[in-house]
Amino acid sequence: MTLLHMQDIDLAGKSVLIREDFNVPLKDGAITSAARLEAALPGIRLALDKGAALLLCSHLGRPSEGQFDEHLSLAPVADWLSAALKRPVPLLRDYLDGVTIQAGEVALLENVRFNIGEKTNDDTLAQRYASLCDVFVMDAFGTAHRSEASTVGVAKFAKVACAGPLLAAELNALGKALDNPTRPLTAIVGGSKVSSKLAVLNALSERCDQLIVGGGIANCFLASAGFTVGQSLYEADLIDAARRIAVKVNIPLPIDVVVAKALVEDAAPKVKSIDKVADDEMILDIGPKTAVHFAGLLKDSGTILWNGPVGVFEWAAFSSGTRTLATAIAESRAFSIAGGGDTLAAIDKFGVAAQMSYISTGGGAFLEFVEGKTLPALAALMEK
Ligand SMILES: Nc1ncnc2c1ncn2[C@@H]1O[C@H](COP(=O)(O)OP(=O)(O)O)[C@@H](O)[C@H]1O
Ligand SMILES: O=C(OP(=O)(O)O)[C@H](O)COP(=O)(O)O
Repeated sequence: MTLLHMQDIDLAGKSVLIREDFNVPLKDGAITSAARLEAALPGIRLALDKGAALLLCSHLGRPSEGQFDEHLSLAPVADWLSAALKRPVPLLRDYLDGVTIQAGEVALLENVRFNIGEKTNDDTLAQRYASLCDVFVMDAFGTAHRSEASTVGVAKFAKVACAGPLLAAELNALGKALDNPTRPLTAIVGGSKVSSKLAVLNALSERCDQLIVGGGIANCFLASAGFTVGQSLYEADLIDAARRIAVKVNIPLPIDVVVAKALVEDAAPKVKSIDKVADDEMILDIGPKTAVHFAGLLKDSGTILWNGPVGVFEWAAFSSGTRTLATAIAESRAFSIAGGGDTLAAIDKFGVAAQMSYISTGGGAFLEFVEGKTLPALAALMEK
């Protein structure tokens, strides 16, 4: 089955809906990393150059279903796009009953996860998205692992559904990079999306030589090894799964951690040996000894795959672990692939983008790609 590409389709005068991944990190309403927006621009410009009447859509964060939440509005993204494209990009809040737009114009649909049925890939909602366009373009590589109405369902009902240039480029680049990687292959998986990431570690553990864990993922492995993790982010029902993965691959656990008593920016940080974490404390970063040890493992790696910060890198007191690892990757001779919404923000923050061999817009999607599964959004395009 072949994949239809947007580049190969005549879009002149057609209404085109592109599913983007505009799920960018925000602080006080401001975008802190525009990497995903920059990556989407070539596809948007191409569609406009081809004469499309263009609608863009995306999710942002994880709002409660069916509820508008102004903190998760795509308004900052519409402003960013207007400036980047040097033309107005209105944000449309009511669009499910139809939108009037002319060739050469572009508009952004408000956060698709405000719609009931988006997360559950509801057919009726997917049909309404499909009826907004002549051509549906999937260009959200970072969300291609989610089966939702705007990623999978819409492709089923759209008259024409195809892959956008970012999706195609990511699949191509990651496929080449992961074909016969230089060993040892080290994966670093951190961050807060514990359940969806832990599910892919099983397969990842079969492909890599060692697995460095941080964030909520590390806490699951620490708990499964019998350490107290107190109030730390982790999922108790995944401890058995973590135990099963730990026997398959070398997972060096943190020997020290930075803890605090609350998840707030000005919480007092304390470095503790891993066996000294108290019931009322939460682990918010790897400790300095662990960071040095992990950095050494990275320097000796042939290939590094990185998704997920190993601590709450947004806050100075808990950013050292992620900074040390980002610097070690940058200084290593390994072929390095890094991806994920917040990982991109960390890469920007620590100024190491130029030293990464390949930066992907996907985090969970990139891990699932490494796992070897066909991503659901891609499967939907191939079934057309
Ligand atoms: N120990 C920790 N406890 C709580 N949150 C953490 C911890 N370590 C990292 N995080 C948070 O994880 C978030 C990123 O997670 P995730 O979305 O899974 O990564 P990515 O977007 O790169 O795939 C960051 O906002 C970071 O603050
Ligand atoms: O940011 C994303 O994934 P990532 O954090 O794995 O990079 C995607 O936009 C998917 O978001 P979701 O994990 O809320 O479905």
